[in-house]
Amino acid sequence: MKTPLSSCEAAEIRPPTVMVAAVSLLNAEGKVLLQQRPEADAHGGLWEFPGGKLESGESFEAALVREIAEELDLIVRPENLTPVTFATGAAGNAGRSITILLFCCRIWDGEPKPLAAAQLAWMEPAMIGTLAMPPLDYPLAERLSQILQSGFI
Ligand SMILES: Nc1nc2c([nH]c(=O)n2[C@@H]2O[C@H](COP(=O)(O)OP(=O)(O)OP(=O)(O)O)[C@@H](O)[C@H]2O)c(=O)[nH]1
Repeated sequence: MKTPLSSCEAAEIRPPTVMVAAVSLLNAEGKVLLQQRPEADAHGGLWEFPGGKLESGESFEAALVREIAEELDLIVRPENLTPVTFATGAAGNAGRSITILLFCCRIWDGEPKPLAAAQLAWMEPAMIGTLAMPPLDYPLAERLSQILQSGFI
């Protein structure tokens, strides 16, 4: 009879997936806010959708509300977050995978400030893919642009 794996052994065989919530903040001109990661960080100098990793037990929406306050000094509400798409891939070289869920948000309180970023930029959706970005942000940006063009969200 097989001995059941302890949670520790199972974790060694299958490393946890990094779960990330990201948002495309859309302004009245239809432009999307991107932020550039500081040079010293992982993926330094690359542009990304604002957001970050989920903390233990946190929902994607709760993580975004927290991350957007921390990174941009903006208040977003969960009811104003619309799911758009997701992307999955490898995270770093530790054998972990990463899943990023992208939401869209048109309503928030405050003016965005680059509290955690080197700089911020409002971009036409179709131009986001011309920026230097981490790998998963490219499919997110492409799908976002398609969905916005379709008028579906
Ligand atoms: N946006 C994005 N992030 C990625 C990709 N691949 C990948 O490993 N990541 C990693 O996913 C994490 C995103 O969460 P985050 O922005 O909160 O990470 P962080 O290191 O700034 O926050 P932390 O200080 O809380 O660790 C980063 O460590 C980033 O390097 C990708 O393709 N796109």
